[in-house]
Amino acid sequence: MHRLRIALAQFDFAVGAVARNAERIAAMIVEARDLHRADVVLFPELALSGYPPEDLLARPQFLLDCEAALQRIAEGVDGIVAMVGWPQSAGSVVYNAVSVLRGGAIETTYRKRELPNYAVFDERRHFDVDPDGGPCVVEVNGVGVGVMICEDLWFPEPLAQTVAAGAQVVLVPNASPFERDKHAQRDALLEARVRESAVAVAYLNTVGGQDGLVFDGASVLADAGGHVHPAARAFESHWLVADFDAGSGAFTPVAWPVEEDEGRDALAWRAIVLGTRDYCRKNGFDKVWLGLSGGIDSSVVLAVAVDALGADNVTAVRMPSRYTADMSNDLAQEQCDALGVRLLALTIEKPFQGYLDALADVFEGHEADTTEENLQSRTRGALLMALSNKFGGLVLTTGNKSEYAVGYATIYGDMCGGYAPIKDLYKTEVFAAAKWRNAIAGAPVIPPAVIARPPSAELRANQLDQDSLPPYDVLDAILLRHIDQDQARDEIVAAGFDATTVDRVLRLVRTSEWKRHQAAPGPKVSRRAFGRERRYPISNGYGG
Ligand SMILES: Nc1ncnc2c1ncn2[C@@H]1O[C@H](COP(=O)(O)OP(=O)(O)OC[C@H]2O[C@@H]([n+]3cccc(C(=O)O)c3)[C@H](O)[C@@H]2O)[C@@H](O)[C@H]1O
Ligand SMILES: Nc1ncnc2c1ncn2[C@@H]1O[C@H](COP(=O)(O)OP(=O)(O)OP(=O)(O)O)[C@@H](O)[C@H]1O
Ligand SMILES: NC(=O)CC[C@H](N)C(=O)O
Repeated sequence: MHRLRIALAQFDFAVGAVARNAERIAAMIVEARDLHRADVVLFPELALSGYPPEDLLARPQFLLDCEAALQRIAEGVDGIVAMVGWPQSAGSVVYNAVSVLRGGAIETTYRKRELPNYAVFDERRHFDVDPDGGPCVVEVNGVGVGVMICEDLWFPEPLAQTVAAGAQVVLVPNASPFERDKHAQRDALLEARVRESAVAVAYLNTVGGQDGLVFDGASVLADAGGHVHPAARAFESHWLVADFDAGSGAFTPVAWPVEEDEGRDALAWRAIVLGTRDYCRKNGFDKVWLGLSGGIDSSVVLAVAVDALGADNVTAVRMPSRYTADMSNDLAQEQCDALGVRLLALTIEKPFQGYLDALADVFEGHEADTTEENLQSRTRGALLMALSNKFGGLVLTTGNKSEYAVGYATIYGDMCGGYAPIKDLYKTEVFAAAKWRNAIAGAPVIPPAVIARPPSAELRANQLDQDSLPPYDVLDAILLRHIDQDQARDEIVAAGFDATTVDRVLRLVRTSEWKRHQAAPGPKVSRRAFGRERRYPISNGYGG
């Protein structure tokens, strides 16, 4: 018999929850065998520990717990072959491993050969490559089944060696975080690898939000002949089942919900929603609070929060000051009515005046400036945190990537909060996201007037963002080149941007590094997100 049924577990395995993950994996192995009639079941990269376990891997007891849990899982495996990812310690080193479990025992263990150590990845900090390690191929139903791990596929040699060792189909567990255009990148990678090696590949990606990362799933099958099947539905947990025919080298999907919307805005929105939902869920919050101003940022964050948690779990707080336009209050009300969200109104006038009174003597003779502006912002932050303290629930903070880039936000003010859903969207992308979200809704979820009005912090009379910053289309274009594409100052100027503006923007980016170090985490959707992917020194003498 040269047919094989493969079950891929596109599920979320929580980081650090070893005992819980082990129980689920053991139950899923039984489910794959009894419900899906699978011959082989594959789990994502490091499913047992969750990905990325980071410095949990430096704790000897954590590694011992993983080993004991894997042993327990193995003992229960019967009538199916299971491939489970876990961190394997061997003396003083740790391997990113997949064990093949069969007949109640660990049959063999594969150790990852290519350890990613760029962008968000730190694998060389935690793992070693086994100098004696090689490919891993086992026989199931007379079919040579190879296994490799994630980054291994991004290089030609591991796959070529696995094929040379007798693999007719190669299973690849992944923990590949979402970023815009990653789907196309993965499809192209699979096409290239299959063209080189003429072997069928089943690519399983984990799914779920983990702090600043969102794993999108979107698992894929590629036939030996080069055909890449449509990706599985992204950002959702599924069993994915397919039959592999060793004669033709082709897969026939049996249960494979297919992704239907590969649009850039659609994927980014869903990444942000899942990131927000999972951050709340994994940290014990079922409710969120946010300050709703009638501006675009908080309006988009409200729509994200409702998509992530449901309207009943979201409370918006309107906190007008003497500078808040009536239109702002009306638009906040209009959006909450449309979404069915509870809206609290807390005026900040009294506490703000209280601060001014308290400082009056000390500030005597000094002109009002950003100090007073920031006090309003901090008053709002204090009120939101008080609501969170008293009633539970997490405060969502509303800053976008343009603001974080240039420090256009008040530390301990509008930056206060536990999670920042739109942190990795430039302001121009926030507008695009709002338009996309409205376009797929029957009625607008973000009032069109919010999208149409010019951005304003409303911290002094007649204030507009554009008084302090270059127009957002110019600012974002410079930031994209500088941050996401690492372009030098002269390159950006040579591309046609005004030199004085470029210098100012780059200086603001440099001098606001400290704010980003204190900022809440938020989901990565771009090629270069702030946080673990861009680790700049705060005290930094490099001007270029
Ligand atoms: N390197 C460094 N390391 C550690 N701390 C540093 C620091 N440099 C300054 N600081 C500290 O930071 C303070 C300045 O930062 P910060 O207090 O944030 O104040 P700052 O950055 O001066 O002002 C906030 C800006 O955000 C704008 N904005 C835009 C949109 C919305 C909102 C809003 O609030 O709703 C605000 C607002 O118009 C203003 O331009 C300094 O007084 C100093 O204490
Ligand atoms: N009147 C207000 N009521 C409640 N929250 C407010 C108010 N004004 C500001 N905030 C909070 O402070 C945040 C920062 O203000 P900011 O002006 O940067 O964002 P925005 O108003 O949502 O969008 P825009 O910048 O386009 O006006 C808001 O997103 C909101 O959470
Ligand atoms: N976990 C990994 O090895 C991930 C690395 C890989 N290049 C990706 O993002 O898909």
